[in-house]
Amino acid sequence: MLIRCRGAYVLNPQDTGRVAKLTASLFSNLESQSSLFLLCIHRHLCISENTSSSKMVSLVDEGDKTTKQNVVITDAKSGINMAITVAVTNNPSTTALFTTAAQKPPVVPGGSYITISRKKLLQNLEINGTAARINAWVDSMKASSPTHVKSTPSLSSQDETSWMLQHPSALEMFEQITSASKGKQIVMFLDYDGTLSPIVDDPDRAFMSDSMRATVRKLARYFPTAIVSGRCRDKVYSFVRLAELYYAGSHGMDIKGPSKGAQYKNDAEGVLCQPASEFVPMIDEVYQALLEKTKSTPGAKVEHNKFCISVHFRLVDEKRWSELAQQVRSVLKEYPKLRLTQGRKVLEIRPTIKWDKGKALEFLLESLGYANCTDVFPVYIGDDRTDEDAFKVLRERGQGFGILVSKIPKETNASYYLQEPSEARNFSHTFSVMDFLQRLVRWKRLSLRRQIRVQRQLEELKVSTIEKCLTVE
Ligand SMILES: O=P(O)(O)OC[C@H]1O[C@H](O[C@H]2O[C@H](CO)[C@@H](O)[C@H](O)[C@H]2O)[C@H](O)[C@@H](O)[C@@H]1O
Repeated sequence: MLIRCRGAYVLNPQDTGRVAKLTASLFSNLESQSSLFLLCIHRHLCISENTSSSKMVSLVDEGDKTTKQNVVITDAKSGINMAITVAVTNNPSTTALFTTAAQKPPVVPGGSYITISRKKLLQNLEINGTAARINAWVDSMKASSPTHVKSTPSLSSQDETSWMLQHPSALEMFEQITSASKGKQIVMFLDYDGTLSPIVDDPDRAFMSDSMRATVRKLARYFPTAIVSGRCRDKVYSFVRLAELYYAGSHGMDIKGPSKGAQYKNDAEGVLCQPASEFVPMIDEVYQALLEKTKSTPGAKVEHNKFCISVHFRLVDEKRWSELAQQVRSVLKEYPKLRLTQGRKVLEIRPTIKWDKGKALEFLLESLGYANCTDVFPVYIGDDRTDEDAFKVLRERGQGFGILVSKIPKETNASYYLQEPSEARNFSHTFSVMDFLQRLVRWKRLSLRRQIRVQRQLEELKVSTIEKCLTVE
């Protein structure tokens, strides 16, 4: 098995002995500053702050006896994983710990290698905890949401092919997908920003196109459909404007059922789940504090999402991102019951409760009566880090699948990919969410028609058989 390095450390989970040596040599250089990271090997092993390199070797060796699972490096205090790329390679000819080959490790999400940018790791370890954490957030945000697709390090065509083999286009695999759903009820879960609407600079103007709305309306005629968003539920409803859907706002912390057909007389009645209600006063307070604190940073925007808050970086000069992240941190350090996650040029502040889009998906399936059913086929489409919680739930349940919306290969728990919400304006061929949803609607309509035709034929056959019998009598 291969461990190699070219600007990156590659930790090979199959070979923890080597990992021990690699991490020990890394940390021996940086021992005094290694207060930021926890190295965990499949939960069996924790190397915490100030662990000496020799102790690490014995701990990792010990870990080797108990497990041969993934190696993850985490910023334990912020809870945000470092920008990591996951690579799969099995080249038996390359056995050196560090090679100088001008080859980048292939970026293959969902694979079994984790690479940590050496520069990034050193940068983050070289400074004290607080600044390190801020840098980690900023780096992680940049890595997960590149400004321009072209600005991301381009993958070799071999690497891209490898990623696509693991995560084929949902449109190209359409027939396989529908045949897997045979005899099961498809339930649709759709993220909003970057999935149904294109990413734009101003979050208040992230409108959904009329054709996308019409498509989602048709979709909901055939399948129970939910919108699952980081936004405040009312805000996402004001964009989508379809009363027949389920809405899970604030990253799933505010769930409401369909209101069409006067099913619910008033707003409160339709609410199905609000597990973070007790945090509302705290969120209001933090929102005010963040508004005040960030007003000196041009372009910064703070969005109140009822049970959580978003701090937007998109219109802030990248040189000032650390400053803005520092402002967020300085407010947040007074609130240990709140945590930070990050999305596309956004830091999201939310309660520490164990609730996310994955839990919302499970809650909705239960509400729909599919808690322990094997005949349900949930499909979740999303573009952001927070959608990974839902993709993971589907993988763990072994039901349905996740579709990642992304133009570039990314680490993901989704099974398939689509490129963007709608067809690109230049009419270049893309795999869009809208195409996929429209195809699903057409397929369902055709199969229902076929079913009706067969039923009619059977009924006609029954009638003519009865008539024949009557004639004979
Ligand atoms: O779960 P989602 O529906 O995807 O919500 C995640 C965040 O989406 C919004 O921000 C993102 O879209 C904006 C509009 O295109 C864009 O300007 C921003 O940079 C993106 O991060 C929303 O404004 C946030 O509150 C959500 O947390």
